[in-house]
Amino acid sequence: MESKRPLYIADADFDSIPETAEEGAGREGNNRRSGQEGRHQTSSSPFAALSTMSTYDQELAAARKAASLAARLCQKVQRALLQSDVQSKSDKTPVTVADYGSQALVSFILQRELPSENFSLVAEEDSGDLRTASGTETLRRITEVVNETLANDGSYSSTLSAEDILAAIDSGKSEGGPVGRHWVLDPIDGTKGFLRGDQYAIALGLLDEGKVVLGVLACPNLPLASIAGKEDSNKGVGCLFFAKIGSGTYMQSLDGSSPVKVNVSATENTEDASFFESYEAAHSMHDLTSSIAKKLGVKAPPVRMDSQAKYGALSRGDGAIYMRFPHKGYREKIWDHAAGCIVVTEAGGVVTDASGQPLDFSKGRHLNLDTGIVVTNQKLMPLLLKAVRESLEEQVSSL
Ligand SMILES: Nc1ncnc2c1ncn2[C@@H]1O[C@H](COP(=O)(O)OS(=O)(=O)O)[C@@H](OP(=O)(O)O)[C@H]1O
Ligand SMILES: [Mg+2]
Ligand SMILES: [Mg+2]
Ligand SMILES: [Mg+2]
Repeated sequence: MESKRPLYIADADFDSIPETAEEGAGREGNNRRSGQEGRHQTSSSPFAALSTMSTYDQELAAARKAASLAARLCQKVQRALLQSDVQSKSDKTPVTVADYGSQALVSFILQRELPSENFSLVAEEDSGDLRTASGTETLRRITEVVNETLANDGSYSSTLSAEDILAAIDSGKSEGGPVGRHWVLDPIDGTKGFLRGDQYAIALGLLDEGKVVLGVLACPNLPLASIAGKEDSNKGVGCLFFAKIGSGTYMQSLDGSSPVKVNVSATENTEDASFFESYEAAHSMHDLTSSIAKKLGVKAPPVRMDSQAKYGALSRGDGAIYMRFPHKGYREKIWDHAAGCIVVTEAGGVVTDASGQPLDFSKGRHLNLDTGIVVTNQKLMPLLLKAVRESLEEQVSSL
């Protein structure tokens, strides 16, 4: 039988979250932060209304643990990134030892913490390239860094073999869909940002009957203070956002501070509303978003940031709008939005496609959506959608 110690991150902060996913009952919080900082409210218990374990609490505890440990693995690889750790996939996008290692680790932890005959994981990476002769050294590095991360944490006594790593990665091949529960994982979202030393996220969500019911975003390079520059900027970096349906969104530091409740910006004035978009121009049409922002009277320049760290930053009000308009033919993947979507909606925001429809995560590994994705607060959404419609019409008529 495995020896386990309690979930290591902020496990003392919740009355309703189990110390391990299996143990169930919580314990009295004894490590609470007092006072308020900026617009984030501290909370004695994020889910205080619930005195006993409620739906998805075990899953959320396991997800927080998995994403936090995966973040440690990524930080370790990023500090010592070797050229040989970076490969190119068949679609020419980059993948690193950390993408594979993070996926193996999250898959392993979820299966250990939540034993189930029906484990289903929809995740970005697969082991195809690692099973070829040229993948042998990469697989050795992945196995090494996963085992080092597990050993340093100390929760599990297992050592994983290369075969175990391949199997853990390949358990992410599920097609998802509208029935049952499916974990959705982007082991590193924003791999290009990761390689540049900029923003990236470990993004883990859970679908139940086609709906996102919880999400965790680990953002190792995101400052704890608002990037809008209104707060003390000496708080350090490394944020963990988490949200459970109906329970709000919380943020804590990756090294385990007490969670604070976060909310999206309440601004009703488009002139004050700064907006986020992809760092990579290839991922979103910057000229189109610039035309939309102009119609809205947005004064600030766009904040270009990699990955779902944008959803995290938006959930705590660092900016008010996120726009994403991929170039023609690109199909969005569910792991690029599932966790971010619930983190923003539970913080009071709205996420829709360009025609105002909610995102539908029940259609398999892809999202079938109209043109693009927009995110903002409830007040600004009608104005944003009107500006989007007008700019898209102008784009068509100029062709
Ligand atoms: N052509 C194209 N168009 C739109 N989106 C694409 C495209 N190619 C890739 N991707 C996906 O973008 C994910 C990275 O997120 P962002 O675009 O938000 O950040 S960034 O611009 O890469 O910095 C990135 O996620 P990761 O592969 O996990 O890094 C991709 O899934
Ligand atoms: Mg991604
Ligand atoms: Mg990825
Ligand atoms: Mg990728």
